[in-house]
Amino acid sequence: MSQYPAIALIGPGAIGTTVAAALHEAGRTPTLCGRTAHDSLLLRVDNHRIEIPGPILTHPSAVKQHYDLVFVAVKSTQVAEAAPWLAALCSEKTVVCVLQNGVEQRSLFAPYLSAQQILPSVVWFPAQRETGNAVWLRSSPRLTLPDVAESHRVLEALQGTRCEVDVTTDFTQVAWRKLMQNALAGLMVLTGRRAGMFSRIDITGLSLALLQECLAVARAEGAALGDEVPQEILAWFHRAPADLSTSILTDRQADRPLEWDCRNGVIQRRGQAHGIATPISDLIVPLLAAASDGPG
Ligand SMILES: NC(=O)C1=CN([C@@H]2O[C@H](COP(=O)(O)OP(=O)(O)OC[C@H]3O[C@@H](n4cnc5c(N)ncnc54)[C@H](OP(=O)(O)O)[C@@H]3O)[C@@H](O)[C@H]2O)C=CC1
Ligand SMILES: CC(C)(CO)C(=O)C(=O)O
Repeated sequence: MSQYPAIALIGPGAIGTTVAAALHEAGRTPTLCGRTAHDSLLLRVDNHRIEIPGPILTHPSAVKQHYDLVFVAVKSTQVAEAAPWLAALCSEKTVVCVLQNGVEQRSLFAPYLSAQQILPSVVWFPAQRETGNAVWLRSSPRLTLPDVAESHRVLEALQGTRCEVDVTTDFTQVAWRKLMQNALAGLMVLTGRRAGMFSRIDITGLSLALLQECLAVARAEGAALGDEVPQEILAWFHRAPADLSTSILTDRQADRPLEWDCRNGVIQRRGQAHGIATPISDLIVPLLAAASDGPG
């Protein structure tokens, strides 16, 4: 391996463009694999733009080598369609860092990769797609990885870039905390509103009740989260800019399939498995599923 790993990225959308820009600024431009052809990608950050040169490969037959590290930033609903990229880009030694929300990244990728190849992550930063190839990065990029040997390849790749990476010995706890944030953001799909909606007293009450049921499920799944976590997550939404969106609302507004199952369905499914009542998820999960998948 040369000084830095050879890197490819599948899914150059909001999160993929951000990570690609961080790598490009450091002279480590990844090979870009996407669905839609663009000449370049653009990241808007603060008052400037970072342009990441293409080409965006749009068919796995264009891949000519195996890579040390592959970032995957397609939606969880797009994994099966994107799987041929994995076959083209990966040897058995490739580390595949999954840049997705949810706590089920290992099982989602298990049909396509060995357990040693799959590296889950927690993606903390909001980024929004604008028109065409442009993305607006709305806070400093940060990832959390589990404390395993494979994480060193990501640390090495992103070292000294604008994308901060930390590792944790308690990944379950961190991943469930982020999942609770995402589960709450599901309410934004049902109202069609951005983060400002959480300033309402009635939405604050509903949010705390939803977060309490998420907390019970998270704890049953082994996440050591304290009683203060629901308030902390709600406080994050209260502090957020009123116009902050969430990726699942962006998909709803574009009438694309939603990540309802990995962000909200999982609370209901894992709750049922543990015998924990999840009345709010029982109401909102079918609504999110129907908004995503129809019919009608
Ligand atoms: N956006 C955010 O703020 C955050 C998102 N996340 C999570 O990160 C993950 C990615 O989300 P996000 O970046 O918002 O999603 P986007 O929809 O912005 O990006 C997905 C990208 O994958 C591309 N794609 C779709 N299918 C394929 C395929 N078969 N082969 C190659 N590329 C494909 C899409 O192409 P096309 O342009 O054609 O649609 C798009 O460029 C999700 O799990 C999300 O929940 C986590 C934290 C924050
Ligand atoms: C905005 C944020 C960080 C929290 O919901 C997110 O994860 C998303 O948009 O998917």
